[in-house]
Amino acid sequence: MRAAILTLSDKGARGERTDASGPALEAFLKERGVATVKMDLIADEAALISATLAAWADGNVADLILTTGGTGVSPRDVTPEATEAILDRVIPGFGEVMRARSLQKTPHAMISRAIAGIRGSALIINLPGSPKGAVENLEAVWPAVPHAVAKIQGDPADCAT
Ligand SMILES: Nc1nc2c(c(=O)[nH]1)N[C@H]1C(S)=C(S)[C@@H](COP(=O)(O)OP(=O)(O)OC[C@H]3O[C@@H](n4cnc5c(N)ncnc54)[C@H](O)[C@@H]3O)O[C@H]1N2
Ligand SMILES: O=P(O)(O)OP(=O)(O)O
Repeated sequence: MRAAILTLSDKGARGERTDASGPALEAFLKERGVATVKMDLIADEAALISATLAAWADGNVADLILTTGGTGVSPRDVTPEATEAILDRVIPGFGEVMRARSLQKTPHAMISRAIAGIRGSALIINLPGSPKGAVENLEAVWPAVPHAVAKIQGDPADCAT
């Protein structure tokens, strides 16, 4: 599995904050044997986010595309809308599990509007902006990620065991 990470942060794009979330996710993936083949940081601009995600998915840059940041309710938080605009299919269960599991860590988990879904052969997952929140949310859905990627890419094997 190849992964790509897109950090959404106005402060990061202005050079006012060092991105800790992208590297934290890269480390999480590396520990699980997944190579991060592309990383970028852009501002919370919906059109730019949609265009970047679509280009990465359509260019077969990665099998798994993670975003971090901009999932909340601040005026500039537009990641879920920008993601949904370019998805072929939404996978509601990922958001449901991320919020359910994260509520055991913080009541603020319910503020994240993160979604996940499929474009072409790529699985795209939104994660919150803080390094801790991003890793906790990815950890919550990780047990289903390799199987989801295999199925998205046409694995015909029976799921039942
Ligand atoms: N399992 C968890 N789930 C959630 C957490 C959590 O700690 N654990 N936090 C919750 C909170 S609080 C919010 S609000 C929501 C939505 O978060 P956003 O996606 O909107 O996150 P941002 O506003 O973009 O960032 C929040 C905060 O994190 C720091 N930050 C952001 N980006 C970076 C970065 N690239 N590098 C370092 N630090 C970053 C910064 O202090 C921001 O103010 O999610 C809940 N879910
Ligand atoms: O600058 P950002 O986009 O990282 O947002 P926040 O102000 O929520 O940290």
